[in-house]
Amino acid sequence: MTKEIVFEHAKAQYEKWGISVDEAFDKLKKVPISIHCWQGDDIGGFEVNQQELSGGIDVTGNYPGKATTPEELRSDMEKAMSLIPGKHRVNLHAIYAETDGKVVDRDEIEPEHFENWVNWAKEHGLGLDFNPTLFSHAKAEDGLTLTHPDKNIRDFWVQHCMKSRKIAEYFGKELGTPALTNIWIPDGYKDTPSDRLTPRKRLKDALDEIYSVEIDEAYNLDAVESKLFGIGSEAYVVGSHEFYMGYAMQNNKLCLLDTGHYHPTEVVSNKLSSMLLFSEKVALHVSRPVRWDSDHVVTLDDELKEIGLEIVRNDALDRVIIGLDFFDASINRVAAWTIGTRNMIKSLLYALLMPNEHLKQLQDEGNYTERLALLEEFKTYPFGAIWDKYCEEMNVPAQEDWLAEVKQYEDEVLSKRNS
Ligand SMILES: C[C@H](O)[C@H](O)[C@@H](O)C(=O)CO
Ligand SMILES: [Mn+2]
Repeated sequence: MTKEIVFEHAKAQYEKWGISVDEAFDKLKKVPISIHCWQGDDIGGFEVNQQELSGGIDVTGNYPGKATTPEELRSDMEKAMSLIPGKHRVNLHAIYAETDGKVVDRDEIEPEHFENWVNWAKEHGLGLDFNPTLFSHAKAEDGLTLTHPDKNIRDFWVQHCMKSRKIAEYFGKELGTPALTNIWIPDGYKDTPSDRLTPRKRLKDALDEIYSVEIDEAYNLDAVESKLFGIGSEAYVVGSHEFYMGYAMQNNKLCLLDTGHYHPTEVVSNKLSSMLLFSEKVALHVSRPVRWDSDHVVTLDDELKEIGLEIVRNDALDRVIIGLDFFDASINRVAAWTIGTRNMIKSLLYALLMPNEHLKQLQDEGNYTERLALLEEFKTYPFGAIWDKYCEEMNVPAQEDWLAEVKQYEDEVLSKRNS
């Protein structure tokens, strides 16, 4: 059977449920995924005084060929994006500033330090997102930043976040698409705190100060990212889910839900419908926690499918800002991006190809037998043939064909690096 016949046969199976494959493709093409640059260099960044990774996160593995310059990182991302269907965005951290060999501390970063990134984004038709980096720095050594008891340290980080929003505004103005500025801080305590309230009051005050400068939402959107625990903050994290959800609701900010930042049995897919009832937009860091916030490469597991389904069922493809957040240094990093991003897109396509209206109706009718039966049977519908066709239409390799290109890039480029 030719590929075309396989596709037509698959298409007919979805069409018998009134599902239009063409419409699904049209919708999917318009969904940008914010691809995180930090998978490419193990969250190292390009600061002149580079510090060891801190903040209770960790990258394990030493697969050769990691990017050590902005040019290498951009070239690696280009390679990955050539294998991922669709037009997407790139998510930067402040540590990816380019300062021409000059020491520029975090409270001094300016849009000009990201000019190369903006020119590159323009060249490739990409949007950019941004994150202040409140870790891997001498002033974050004890794991406290915006909530530090020392006001000088708090002020330093407030200034860093304010500068970061200005950089994001610059991205938005230059690229014609608002940048998401996401604040995540590692602050917390290893052991049972004697005062949970004061650090949270400090965080609230710091955020109020950071956001006291209005920025047009046409250029910048603000998000806050919570966490349950980190390495060294096992007992208490200041920026918990409840804290940021309250703050975001009261101050018209976006809550960013990282799929690795909750209790191991708690899932983000189950939060989306509630969040979307009360907020216009919600942001995601799609990651894969394995027993903890391990940031494994995203696979097409049940939770990823469920996230895709919730976004589609809630008709929220333009209300959920999808970003990725994983970092695996034990495998080829270009492959890591390719696998994780393709899986995110697959989960959306999978969801777009479900008889969602019919399934909702079955639930309302109390027909749980048929609901379960169909949810299960659709798992073995010929989704692969539709995905392959989507890849073909988007001019990227289908199935595992992309792997040969990654291997070639490894032979010709990555293996020649000293990293
Ligand atoms: C690089 C980090 O993963 C990122 O800034 C943050 O989003 C996080 O998830 C920390 O656990
Ligand atoms: Mn995250």
